[in-house]
Order: sequence, then C-alpha cells, then structure tokens
Amino acid sequence: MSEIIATYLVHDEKHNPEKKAEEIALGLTVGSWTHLPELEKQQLEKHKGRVVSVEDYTKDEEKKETAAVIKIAYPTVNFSPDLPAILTTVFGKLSLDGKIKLLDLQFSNELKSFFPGPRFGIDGLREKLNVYDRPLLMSIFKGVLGKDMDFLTSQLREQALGGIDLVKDDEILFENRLTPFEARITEGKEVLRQVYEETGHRTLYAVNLTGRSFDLKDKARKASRLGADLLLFNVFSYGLDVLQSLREDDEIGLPIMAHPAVSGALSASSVYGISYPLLLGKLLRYAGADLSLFPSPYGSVALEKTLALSIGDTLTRNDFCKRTFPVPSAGIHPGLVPLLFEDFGIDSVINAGGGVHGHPDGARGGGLAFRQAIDLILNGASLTDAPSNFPELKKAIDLWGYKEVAVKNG
Ligand SMILES: CSCCC(=O)C(=O)COP(=O)(O)O
Ligand SMILES: [Mg+2]
Repeated sequence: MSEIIATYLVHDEKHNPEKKAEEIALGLTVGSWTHLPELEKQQLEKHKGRVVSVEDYTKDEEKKETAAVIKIAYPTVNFSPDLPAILTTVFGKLSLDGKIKLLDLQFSNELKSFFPGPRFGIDGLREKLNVYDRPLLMSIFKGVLGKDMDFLTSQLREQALGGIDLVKDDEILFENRLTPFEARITEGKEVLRQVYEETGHRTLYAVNLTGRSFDLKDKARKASRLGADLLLFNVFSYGLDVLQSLREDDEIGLPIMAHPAVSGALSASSVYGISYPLLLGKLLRYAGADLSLFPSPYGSVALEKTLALSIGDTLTRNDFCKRTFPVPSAGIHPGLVPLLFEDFGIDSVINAGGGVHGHPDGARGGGLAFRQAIDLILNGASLTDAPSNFPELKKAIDLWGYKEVAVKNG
C-alpha cells in the first residue's frame, strides 16, 4: 500500500508519546478503532494510519520539557494527490493541537509522480546563462519604490555591467503606475540585450509576479509572451499549490524563483509549524521552484546553520525531479563569499541587495567585487589576497570586512 510518512517533533506535557502517536494515527484517519465492529475494521483497514516509530528526542530536566520524534504513515488512498489535501491530512487540525512541529514528509514513489519538480532546475538555468563552472551571482533592485522606469533601467544596466547573472525585483515591488509589470519586462529586456551586445555578458531578470491569485496565470502567460526571463513569486502569500499550477502551465513555461516572504510565520518556531527544510526545501522543489531563497547563516536575517545547510541539501540531493538552486540570502556582502561557497558549493546562487548597491563604486563596483571574490575562492586563494588588481573587492572588504572559513583539524 502506498503511504506518506510524516515526521513530527512533539512536546507533550503528559509525556506519553506512544499514546499521542496512536491518537494521531487514528484521529487523522479512521477516528476511533478499538470499539469498531470487526466488519467495519476490515473495511477501514486500508484507510488506517500507522505508527512507524516513536523516539525520545530531548529531556530538559530543568525546563521539565520532554519531547519525542514521532513518525506516522498515512495511506495515500485517503487523499487526492495534491498538496492542499496532503497538508490537510498530515498537519491540518493537528497543527492547532499543542506543541507539535512537522519536520518532514516522505513521499512514496507513486505519490511523487503527481509532482512536477522544477521545469529548468540548476542545469536548465546554467544552460540559459551558459555558465557552468562557478556559483551564480544575483542582485536585487533596491530603493525602487516611488521611482520611475529611467531609474529602474539605469539600476539594471549598472548591475548587469557588474557581471551579475540574475537580477531580481525586490519582493515588495508590486504592480504600480511608475514601473508597471509590462514595462519592466520589455524595457528591462532591451537594457540587458544592449549590455550583452556591448560586453558579451548575459544577465537574466526575474520580474515579480503579484496580484490576485486567480489573475496570476493570465499575468504570467502575458509575461511569457512579452519575453520575460524568470518569474519571482512570493509563494507563501499564496500557497504551494499555486506555485505548482504556475509551474505546470506550458503557456507560461518560465523558470520560477520562490521568495521566502511570510514563511517565517509558518516555520520560525522550534515547537510549532512546518520545518524550514521541508517548506523551503523539499516542498518548494516538488511543487516546481527553480530557485529557493532562504536566509543564510551569516547575514542580517540569519538562519541556524544546520537548518540552512539542510535546506540546501534538500534542494539539491538526488530525487525524482530536477534540482533547485539554493539561494542563501539577506545581508550578504563579498566578504561572506568564502563561507557561502564552503557551505553551499558551486551549485548555489550568491545573492545580495545592499551588498551590491552599497559598494562605494555603486552597483557595478559591487557586482565586480563579488565576481572577484568568487574567482579568488575558486582558485583556492584567500580574500586577504585581494590585491591591487582587484580594487573593487578591496574596497568592499575595507567597508564590510570578510570572514574566512575556519581551518578544520584532522
Ligand atoms: C530572507 S531571504 C530574502 C532576501 C531579500 O529579499 C532581500 O531583499 C535581501 O536584501 P539584502 O539587501 O539584505 O541583500
Ligand atoms: Mg527583498
């Protein structure tokens, strides 16, 4: 029988995790069991949840806190093969039932076949850019609210001239009169075409897809017809299934970059919600995100390192679908490139807003500083080797400092 296995962290004051596990397995499937007549038991057997394991997790005697990791298998016959049904089954009412956190979901192979994964993924995006041998570099428009198309296109040009591979809208740039969605796509495209002709460097632009849920498909199709490169999508303001529908639409057919806005409300607690690796890793990948942004362990909005690494691993490990680019973000500057490269490797995107635009030489200087840092690290050098032939990197390090990777013993 095909099943989905959910892993939960349960803080249960009564600390009877075996009983709790049994309550979940039955409560979210067939209801009560022991008092059912034999015939009904036979009929319901295939719908019954199953306790897979119960393990003690921590015992903090001081706080009198006890916790257990519980795994429950749910028969896939109980739900339709879509994320709204799956999430409602495994963490619907249960998400309201005390200190319980959904850590992971193991999909059966049969269930996986209903999910598309990324349309392009890491390899497809590398093909579009013709860049195969280094982490990609991304920057974010900043200070664009209240500004017009001239401001936006000149900022785009400077970023592209800095050698940046991907430029994305900030997630807070919505449909507006001064820089409308369509103009951003068409005028942005023209700027990037000019830079490519002048320099041979290709930059792609991710335009922010926003608006009412039921208008998104038409808007995304229009973006595609206008020649947009990628879509930025604030998926958690809408829902994972909306992402999946955008991904599956062949008339759209564009790479999708998932922004983590709002996900903290679902994942930040250590005892409630859905774990970051599941939400920003596995589920985004299965639903079809080509890139997933998440806080790095280092910048202004930092995530615990084990969680950030686990998101990166979930996005890129072997699975049934294409790999999603990890984009550790927020407060990134060139001096953090060694740590990001050590943590996330070549198949990742280094992404910065302030760390590009705040450079003393502007966005072009900021982009160049990042590219110089990436080159040094790929050549096994240290950022302290930033010599006079890397003036932009030197200025960035003077401004923001740098962090080297700690030397491992043994
Ligand atoms: C929390 S990950 C998303 C990062 C983001 O949206 C952003 O604008 C980062 O900008 P920064 O100036 O901190 O690089
Ligand atoms: Mg932002």
